[in-house]
Amino acid sequence: MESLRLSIVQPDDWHLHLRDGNGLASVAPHSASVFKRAIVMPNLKPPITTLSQALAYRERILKALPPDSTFTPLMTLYLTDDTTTSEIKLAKKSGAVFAVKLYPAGATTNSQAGVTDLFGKCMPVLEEMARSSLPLLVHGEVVDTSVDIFDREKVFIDTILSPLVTKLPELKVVMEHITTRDAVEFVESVTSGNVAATVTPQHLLLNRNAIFQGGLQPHFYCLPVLKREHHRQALIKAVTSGSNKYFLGTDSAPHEKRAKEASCGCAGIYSAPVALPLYAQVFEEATLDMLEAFTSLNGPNFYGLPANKGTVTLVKTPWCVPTAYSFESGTVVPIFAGKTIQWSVESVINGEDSCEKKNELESLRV
Ligand SMILES: NC(=O)N[C@@H](CC(=O)O)C(=O)O
Ligand SMILES: [Zn+2]
Ligand SMILES: [Zn+2]
Repeated sequence: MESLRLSIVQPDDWHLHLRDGNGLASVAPHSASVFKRAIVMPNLKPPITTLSQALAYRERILKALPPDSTFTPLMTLYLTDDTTTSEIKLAKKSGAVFAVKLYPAGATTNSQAGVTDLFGKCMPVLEEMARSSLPLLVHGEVVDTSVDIFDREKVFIDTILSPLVTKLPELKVVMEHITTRDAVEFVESVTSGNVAATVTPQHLLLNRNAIFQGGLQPHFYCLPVLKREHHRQALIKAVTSGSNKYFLGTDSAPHEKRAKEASCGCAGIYSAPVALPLYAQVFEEATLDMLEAFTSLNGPNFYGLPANKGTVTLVKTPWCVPTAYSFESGTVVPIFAGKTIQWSVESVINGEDSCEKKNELESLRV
């Protein structure tokens, strides 16, 4: 019998951690072999808080790619209490920075330098972002340790996000890696079209039982932490509904194996090499017809960018996920390591030749 095949416009990853140094060189090719563009997260040590840091990081990413790659990193700035409106203006003018990321201080990996008081410290910057149409990307969890970890997204919506959208409705906001029905309801409730959300493969495929199934599973630990089954069902319904407010953001977040399998393990799931097949699996159970809008059309539409010209073909052919990939001075374990998954990427046809890409880069340098 012929395998089930599906060709879609080449996708982008609207939430990706590429890290830096030799870690960058090992993970970047995994994303670049499937995705055309990615919104690159700025939570390095030290964080990417200025345009000049973002441009230097962009150069390091381009150097880490295979020579024939046409992958385009879309850079972001890390918002702090001290970010200035002039930095925002410069970033927008550069054409290389596509968003600004809000990490509430202490919420997740490398967020120590994040924002301590959004309304008290950041309003002029947020107003400038609204004026220059630069989206705010949010890690939507409160950091108050007295709030139950499973409620931190909902409390963030109630105390920060909802008031922010009321104060500044013109600001474009992406709620990153949403995990709850509450987040879906919030995104649906905003009618301006200025609020959207990314959804990861793990939050669509797993509920919180996965973290404890047969023993503690560090490779299923990320932030926001996996939630109850009814929240997962709400996410599936949202992404397969045909709404243009949801798009692909893997949150692929590599940490060395020994940093995950430790007495105090890091948060973050590495999914870049398997993400697209995993999304196909989720959509197949509902409707594959809605996959392309989620993976390839809604994101560019929200960011005001053209859809890609290339095509990716997925095929329903099972393959076994490698147990590890080399990373930094050790290895990184991907989600579903050693397990067989049902879909694979058969081919990628790039819609652009490398000459076109070269010109684009040269024009960005001047
Ligand atoms: N998602 C995670 O659990 N970790 C991310 C940070 C983030 O996206 O919150 C990381 O950088 O490791
Ligand atoms: Zn996050
Ligand atoms: Zn992330």
